Amino acid sequence: MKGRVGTMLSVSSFRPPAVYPTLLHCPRLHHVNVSLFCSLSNGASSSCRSLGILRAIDRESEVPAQQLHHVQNQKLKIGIIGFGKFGQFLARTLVRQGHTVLAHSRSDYTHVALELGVTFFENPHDVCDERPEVILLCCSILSARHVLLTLPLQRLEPGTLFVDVLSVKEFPKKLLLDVLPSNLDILCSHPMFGPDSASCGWSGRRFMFDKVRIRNEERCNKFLDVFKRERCEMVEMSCEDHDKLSAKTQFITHTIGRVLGMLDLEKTRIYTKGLCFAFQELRKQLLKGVHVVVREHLFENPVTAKVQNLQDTASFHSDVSEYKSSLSSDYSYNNLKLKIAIVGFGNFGQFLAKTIVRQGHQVLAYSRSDYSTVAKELGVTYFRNADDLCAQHPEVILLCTSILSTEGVLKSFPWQKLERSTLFVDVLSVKEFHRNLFLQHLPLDFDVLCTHPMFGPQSAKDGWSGFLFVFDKVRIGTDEARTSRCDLFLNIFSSEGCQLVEMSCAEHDRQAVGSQFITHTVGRMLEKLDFLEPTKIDTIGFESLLNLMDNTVRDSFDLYNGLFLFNENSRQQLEEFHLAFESLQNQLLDHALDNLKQVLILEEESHD
Ligand SMILES: NC(=O)c1ccc[n+]([C@@H]2O[C@H](COP(=O)([O-])OP(=O)(O)OC[C@H]3O[C@@H](n4cnc5c(N)ncnc54)[C@H](O)[C@@H]3O)[C@@H](O)[C@H]2O)c1
Ligand SMILES: O=C(O)C(=O)C[C@]1(C(=O)O)C=C[C@@H](O)C=C1
Repeated sequence: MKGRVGTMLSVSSFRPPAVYPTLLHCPRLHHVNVSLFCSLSNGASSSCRSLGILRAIDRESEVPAQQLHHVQNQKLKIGIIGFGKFGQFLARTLVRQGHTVLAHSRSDYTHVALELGVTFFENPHDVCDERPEVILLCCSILSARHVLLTLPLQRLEPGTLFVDVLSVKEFPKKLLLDVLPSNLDILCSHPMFGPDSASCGWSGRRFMFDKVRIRNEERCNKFLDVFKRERCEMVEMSCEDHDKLSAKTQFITHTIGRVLGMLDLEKTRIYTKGLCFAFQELRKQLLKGVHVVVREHLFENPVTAKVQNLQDTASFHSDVSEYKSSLSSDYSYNNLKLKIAIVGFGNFGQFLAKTIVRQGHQVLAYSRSDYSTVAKELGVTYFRNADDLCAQHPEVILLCTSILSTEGVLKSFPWQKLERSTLFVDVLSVKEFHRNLFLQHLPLDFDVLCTHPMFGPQSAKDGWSGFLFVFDKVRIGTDEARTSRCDLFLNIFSSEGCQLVEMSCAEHDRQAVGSQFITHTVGRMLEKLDFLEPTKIDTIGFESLLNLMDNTVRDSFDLYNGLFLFNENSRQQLEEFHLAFESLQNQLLDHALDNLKQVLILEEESHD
């Protein structure tokens, strides 16, 4: 079957003359039809303008007639070999820029081609017969050798430019040098973007290229202009250097993506020894000694049993719902201010204090270390002694201690010296275990509100708006003074634009393990790969990995350790992550072995 025309029909302003529909529907004339259109669009004749083809050549700009010849000279006839997701993605822009695009692929993409304005050929001989100036190799890495060996290269004009876009570069470079006749030019390239990361345009996206064997500089530059015109950042680099950098960047990014994909994470979404090693190191670190102790504590300590008795006095929320304030309308939040004492004045405590002070609340603080200087700068009254803090009778205690130190603080803090009706709030990143501890250690008259701001100094440095704030009213007295005070506290977050989510502590822990714990694990794992740093050919995916790493490793290791030790779901999640990684390695090895088997069988058969 010869080529099928798609090019002309896709251009909205083009109205073919009466003869065209006949030609289009005449199968035997498909080939003639393609050549006719191609010669028209390449020839830039005045009849071309009268046919409306001018617009087809460059839809974006109205080209004055005298410049037409120049514009036409910028146009190329490009044959795409391998018309899958990426070939189609490139074709869309090539067509928009007015180039003539032909395509061939193993599967039949006639319909997609038609929509894109591309002429599709089922037979590679027909593409080569069209004498394209450029052959753009967009097939898979694994099929590249076979594809090249089956292309009728002798039908191409001498000087045809061969461009590959494979994501690895040394391999196709050697292959192209090996297989192509010496009169064809070779440009190895790697657009560091794709349909997912550059769906809104290629501007600023990196385009790596290596002029491996170029005699016709003008044609090569014309091809590179395709990407320059879209404002890509052009990065000329040897294939060897590309592969060195990309093993650190792209391969790692894809591996992480695939491992996460295998975990079937809701709402989210290489085999190197380095990564594997990093992961094992991390596991060892986490599972070391202390883990056993804490887990014994978690499951054998009678805390859980004691807490059962206290449940009658607590209000439990198993359902997840968006929060609706119950504060009576007589109250005006703006005029009501709270006296809030922050216990644990580290990174996060200070971060919260800034906003709370700005809102006009009175903020006191107490911590193990001396933070009096920073407290002064923030407008916070600092206490080195817990008894002195209690003597100030704060209405709210806001616990911002590290997860690991919380139990010790709970046992040693002079709670009895506070007012009987104090509202106790915590912001720990794990919830259920400590909720039980609070109910065990705090005076029975205290109100207890468990919360988790799902943001911090890095992610919310420009404001809290749009971030989630999870809370569970574990035990809030029913009288209006208490319910209003709790609502007033919650209003600190809603008034900043946070989205308040009411959720039980147990449900929080179930959900957070698949999101926050995995995120921090990946970030910490990447940190172990100490070669990870920005390169000249970073993809968007890799940039987000670097951000992720930066965002997580700035938090204390205690925080990460706490996420693991005090969320009973995290151990299983870590094991699943490990299994997903192993399974991905096996998948790669299985593929390699299958390919090797096929090569051996073919060799065996050729000997027979
Ligand atoms: N950093 C964040 O973005 C963020 C966001 C939401 C919630 N949180 C939670 O806020 C709390 C504080 O987090 P952080 O980022 O400040 O770091 P962190 O978890 O390392 O905690 C540091 C705080 O814990 C105190 N602390 C440490 N060991 C102590 C001990 N033995 N006795 C008494 N106090 C001790 C420090 O003085 C400091 O105030 C944690 O529970 C964390 O889960 C943090
Ligand atoms: O923005 C930051 O500083 C954070 O690290 C916030 C972050 C996170 O994104 O994981 C850290 C710990 C909290 O439990 C919630 C949010």
